[in-house]
Amino acid sequence: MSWPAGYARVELDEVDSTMAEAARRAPEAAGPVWIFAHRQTAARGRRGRAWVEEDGNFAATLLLPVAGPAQHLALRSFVASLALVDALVAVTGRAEPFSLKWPNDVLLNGGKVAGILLESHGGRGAGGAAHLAVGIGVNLRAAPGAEAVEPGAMRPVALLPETGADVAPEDFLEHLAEAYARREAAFRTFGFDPIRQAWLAGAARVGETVTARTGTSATTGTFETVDPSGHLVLSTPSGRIAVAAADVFF
Ligand SMILES: O=C(O)CCCC[C@@H]1SC[C@@H]2NC(=O)N[C@@H]21
Repeated sequence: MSWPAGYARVELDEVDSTMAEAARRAPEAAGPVWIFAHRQTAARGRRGRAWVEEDGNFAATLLLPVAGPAQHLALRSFVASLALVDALVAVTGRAEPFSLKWPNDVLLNGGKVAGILLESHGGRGAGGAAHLAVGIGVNLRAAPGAEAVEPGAMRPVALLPETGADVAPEDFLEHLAEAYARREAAFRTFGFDPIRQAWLAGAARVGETVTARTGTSATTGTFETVDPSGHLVLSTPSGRIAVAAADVFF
């Protein structure tokens, strides 16, 4: 494996959360940096949930300086999902057990093996460059128990028991960093559409009935596509609806 040019790397034995570490480092970060930790004591997931990290699992945050329109920030979740699958395919030698769930979960044999959390830091105007923090957790060795997730959420699974692939987190980082750099370069050169097409090609449940839930509402419909803004498009009895942010239930 080779480490991607232009990306720095920080390795920590223990940290509260690599997202918190990214926030602390953002004001000083000049270029992209991977913040990798062997252990997190306060890992967080999407929508204010905790992220349960078993020993031997993977946790890192990529702190990425970003320019360009604010709407492009959220599209990095598709870039990161594709890079994650690339890395998982590289370490297992198998593509068929992996699929993608909007907006940015990676599934293995239909269970959730990895999650991504995006946070942004810094101003976007005259003075300040913005940073995006792309946090990635992968159940490499062990999955948390079903009680760690809310009712109806995907069952957590782990790479080792599901595939037999025994991958050290620091080795996984090398595959992921290389894959991310490649996907990020493609995004910057060719824009979102090829990323969107690749994501849709790997997506689970396209054409099937799904429910998108926010804190206050639930919309059930046929999962048609992801639009050029990265929104989930559902066809419902009252028409086509584009959902910007939600949790999806199958
Ligand atoms: O809820 C999700 O699916 C997203 C989980 C993201 C977990 C990762 S682990 C590395 C980084 N540090 C954190 O505290 N969270 C993210």
